[in-house]
Amino acid sequence: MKVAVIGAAGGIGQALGLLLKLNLPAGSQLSLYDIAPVTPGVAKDLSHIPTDVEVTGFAGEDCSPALEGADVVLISAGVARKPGMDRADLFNINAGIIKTLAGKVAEVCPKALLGIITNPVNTTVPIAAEVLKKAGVYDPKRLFGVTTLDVIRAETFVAEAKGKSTQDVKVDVIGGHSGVTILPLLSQIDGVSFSDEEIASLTTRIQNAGTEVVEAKAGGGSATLSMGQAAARFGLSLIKGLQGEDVIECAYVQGSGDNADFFAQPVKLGKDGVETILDYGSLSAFEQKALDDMLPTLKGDIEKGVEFGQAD
Ligand SMILES: NC(=O)C1=CN([C@@H]2O[C@H](COP(=O)(O)OP(=O)(O)OC[C@H]3O[C@@H](n4cnc5c(N)ncnc54)[C@H](O)[C@@H]3O)[C@@H](O)[C@H]2O)C=CC1
Ligand SMILES: O=C([O-])CC(=O)C(=O)O
Repeated sequence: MKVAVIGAAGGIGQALGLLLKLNLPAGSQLSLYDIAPVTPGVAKDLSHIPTDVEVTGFAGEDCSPALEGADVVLISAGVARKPGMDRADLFNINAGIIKTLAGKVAEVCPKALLGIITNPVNTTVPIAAEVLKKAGVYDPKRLFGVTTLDVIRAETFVAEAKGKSTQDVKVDVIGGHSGVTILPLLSQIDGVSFSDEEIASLTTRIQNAGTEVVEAKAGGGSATLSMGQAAARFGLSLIKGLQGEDVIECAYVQGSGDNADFFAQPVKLGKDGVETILDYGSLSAFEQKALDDMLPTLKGDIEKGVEFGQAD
């Protein structure tokens, strides 16, 4: 299996590269690309860790050599938030970066599973879809917005609040990846109950957890280490699916369109990427209202991406 990380010299990219070097199956190849000239050095550094994963690094204007033969491509290239910004403020720079990189994926490794980390995810994923469509290679089963960080945060915060081991708490998070579009399904967690106040405050904390990190880093960026872990978990799940294992993750995918054209929910992964988009079960009245309320925002984010992706 070959995994390409694009944006590999950044905060997320370096953490993700390390975790993949440590955890990819023996015999895998890890290919790192970033415009930053340090990237071959990041690869060299990782290559001294004794695991059976071969690491190569590429810098410069063209990511093609890094993408050749890739089974999975994870993109975290772009700019991150500073205090006072929301994710939509990243659109002006990141939309163009994703458009270019998705074009390269379409050209060099059109069959790869493509996971997009770069914000605003609600919008960058539809941009990539339009670029892949224009190139005639779009397969909705192979394109993912990575929302795993919302899941691991929800699991961590619920475990803390309820005095449980994080290993015993599983939470699905649906919708999108910004503010009110992040909807953790707390009503469905086995073996825990919450007061209405707890539901409201935990939901708000999970929705604002990215901002919590941005503010604590005080201008030094956004979540990188937790996101590195989240992206590694998701990337390794994609690989397990490709290898024929049954694995379920929440991800932002194009599905039935019942809620919105792109929507995060649990998906079963397999040899072709998404095997089945799973039903997210019944919602509490609180969750149903939150879902109804978020949809105009989510649909607006998607529309912006479709328009940008379609424009010449
Ligand atoms: N999906 C999610 O849950 C999360 C998404 N993010 C997003 O991930 C992105 C990256 O965040 P960080 O790694 O913290 O930022 P960073 O600034 O540390 O790293 C970004 C890297 O992208 C590189 N880059 C910029 N343009 C490029 C291009 N055209 N081709 C290749 N590489 C390019 C830069 O050289 C830099 O090394 C941001 O957009 C951030 O908002 C961050 C946290 C969570
Ligand atoms: O908040 C940000 O800008 C980065 C991000 O997406 C997150 O941490 O969830």
